[in-house]
Amino acid sequence: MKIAVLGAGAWGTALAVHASRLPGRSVTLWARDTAQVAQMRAQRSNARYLPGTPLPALLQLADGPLSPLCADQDMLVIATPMAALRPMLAELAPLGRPLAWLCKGFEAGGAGLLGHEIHHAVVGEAPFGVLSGPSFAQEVAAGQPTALVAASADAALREALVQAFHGPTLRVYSSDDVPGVEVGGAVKNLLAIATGLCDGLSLGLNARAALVTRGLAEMTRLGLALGARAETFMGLSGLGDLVLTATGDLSRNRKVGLLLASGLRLDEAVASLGHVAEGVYSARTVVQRARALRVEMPIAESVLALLDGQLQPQQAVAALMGREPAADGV
Ligand SMILES: NC(=O)c1ccc[n+]([C@@H]2O[C@H](COP(=O)([O-])OP(=O)(O)OC[C@H]3O[C@@H](n4cnc5c(N)ncnc54)[C@H](O)[C@@H]3O)[C@@H](O)[C@H]2O)c1
Ligand SMILES: O=P(O)(O)OC[C@H](O)CO
Repeated sequence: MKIAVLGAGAWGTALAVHASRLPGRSVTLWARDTAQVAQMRAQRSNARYLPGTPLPALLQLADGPLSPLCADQDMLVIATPMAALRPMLAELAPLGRPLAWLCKGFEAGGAGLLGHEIHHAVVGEAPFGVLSGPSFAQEVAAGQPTALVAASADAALREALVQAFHGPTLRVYSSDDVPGVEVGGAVKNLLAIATGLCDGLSLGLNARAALVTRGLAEMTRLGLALGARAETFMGLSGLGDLVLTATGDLSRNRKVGLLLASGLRLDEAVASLGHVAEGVYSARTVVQRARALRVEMPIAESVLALLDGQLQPQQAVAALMGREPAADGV
């Protein structure tokens, strides 16, 4: 099976490394930055985005135009941040190859679309897949046990995505609830900023558990309004990824919250990461779409006010704790 992973950040590199260790897969990792590919070729490592992981000898590296590389692949995986999904789809869809992406977020600006909505707008009705679930790149690269979800409305695409990446250290489950999988992957990023803030302010484990639980309720409400099924939010791409990202110190989104709590400005926090934290770019969209759908998302509202500088860290917490009692009890 020929697989091209298009984007050589932390996650694209880790998945490509993982797949290239599996029998029967021929894997190419593509980066747009020629200098980065030269460095990876020379040192057989991705020094900028995934230092410390040797690139297996069988993993092929590529840069340059996408069409010649992608025309005969059995699976194309877009591994860029959300911001690049639209142009990547526009370039790749005409090739007619099986296509999936792994970015988690809402598109910043415009209508604030999820990946499947961007695909519908740019490509139309062709099949596509989404890979999501609780997965820190470093752990996958190290061969530590991980479970993902391959989501697609198309059974053949789903199965191809499972076949591409399923192996002894990485289980790939499948789902046909694309909106549910995408909402979970996008909203957990904001919630991880909130729990990072909570932990950075030393508010305690009770407060963090409350944020995770109430956050899951917010995520589910938004998902249902966007056509998802409730049970998806209790699975890997919902609760699973929320627990990982909200509590795991490898999370970049959680780090943003921790850094804001320590007194850094947002631009300083983002600059110090060196990687994308999608929650920063999705927060406004989540809130706007929730308001338009009349979905109550107080944690997301507080995260946005914090990121916008309208609330200081302590005020963001006070805004949440000072709300009226809620009757739903979940
Ligand atoms: N890192 C993880 O553990 C992890 C796990 C699961 C999902 N994700 C998601 O995967 C996506 C990518 O995350 P990452 O960790 O690899 O990010 P990263 O910050 O480590 O790297 C981003 C990469 O995308 C490249 N890029 C940016 N714009 C591009 C464009 N227009 N065309 C081509 N390449 C472009 C950058 O050069 C860089 O190589 C995000 O949406 C993230 O939420 C990350
Ligand atoms: O580091 P984060 O916060 O972008 O999270 C990475 C993955 O999405 C965790 O599943």
